[in-house]
Amino acid sequence: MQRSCEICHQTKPAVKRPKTGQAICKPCFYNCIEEEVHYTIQSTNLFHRGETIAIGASGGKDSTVLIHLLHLLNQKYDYGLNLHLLAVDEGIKGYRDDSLEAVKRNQIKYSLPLTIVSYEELYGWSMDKIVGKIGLTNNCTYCGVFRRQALDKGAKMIGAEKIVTGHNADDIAETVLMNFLRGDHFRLGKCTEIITGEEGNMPRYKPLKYLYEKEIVLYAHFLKLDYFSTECVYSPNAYRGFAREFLKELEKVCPRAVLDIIHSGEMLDVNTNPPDKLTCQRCGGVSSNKLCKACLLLDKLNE
Ligand SMILES: Nc1ncnc2c1ncn2[C@@H]1O[C@H](COP(=O)(O)OP(=O)(O)OP(=O)(O)O)[C@@H](O)[C@H]1O
Repeated sequence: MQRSCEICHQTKPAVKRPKTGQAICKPCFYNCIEEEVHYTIQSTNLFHRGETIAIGASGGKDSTVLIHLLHLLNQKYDYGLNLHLLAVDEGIKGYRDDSLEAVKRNQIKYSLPLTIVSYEELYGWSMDKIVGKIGLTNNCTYCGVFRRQALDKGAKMIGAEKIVTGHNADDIAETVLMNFLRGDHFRLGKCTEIITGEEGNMPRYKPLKYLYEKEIVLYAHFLKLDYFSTECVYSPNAYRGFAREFLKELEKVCPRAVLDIIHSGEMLDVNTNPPDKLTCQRCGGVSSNKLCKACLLLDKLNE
């Protein structure tokens, strides 16, 4: 490790940045992370003064760092945003109940309003009940589809213009790999965009899309942020797990690999014509068929 921080040349370095390999002190590390996210927000014109932003708050490290950074940058650079925490309670005992406690503590710490919507309330089914009925096959599909719609519904209740999520650079690079391996050209063309879901009525924004997961963990650890770090008790997404392992191996050899994969995805010119957009005849949500995926899955559960 260097004798002095490679940025300020004054204090002893405390960390070797996973993204750049620079040996830097803690204050310079914080500054790099904060300025990088500020740059991403400014250069992509992500927000506008007066907007209400629903922050998808799961209680995990990424969304906790997202809350911390947006709260800090909103004050420091006077973005003029109304920040609102939005948590979805999927109804998973021993997982989401604990992480929601972290969200509630952060609501108090940052003095931000919090809205919690639950699968039980919205659909009459918690994930615990769903797994009780269908077992551990396909349960992640239910959870993903319901969460997407629950976030939309919660954001509408709040009166938010947009939802921001804590997806980081590793998440996006993994998604590029997965879509490529699956030959899913529609998703491949879309998945690196900082704004997705504009074709629906509640777009998703990803201000952390260039932050490395390792740096998010370090930032949260150094600043002693309050988050919950256990994996979901139900089976993880095996396909994503494979892409994740591959990316981690690649990163050991070449730390830039994560960013390089994102940039490759950004440069791809693939057919991204969306399927025709319809309105679900039952719930009014966005759909590419007569009934949206959430309603179809609910029908299966209620059979
Ligand atoms: N139950 C939830 N309630 C609200 N937002 C959620 C929820 N689950 C996920 N999100 C949003 O989607 C993002 C990506 O979720 P994912 O399930 O990939 O978790 P993750 O990468 O472990 O993120 P985190 O560390 O924030 O939990 C989160 O950062 C958060 O913004």
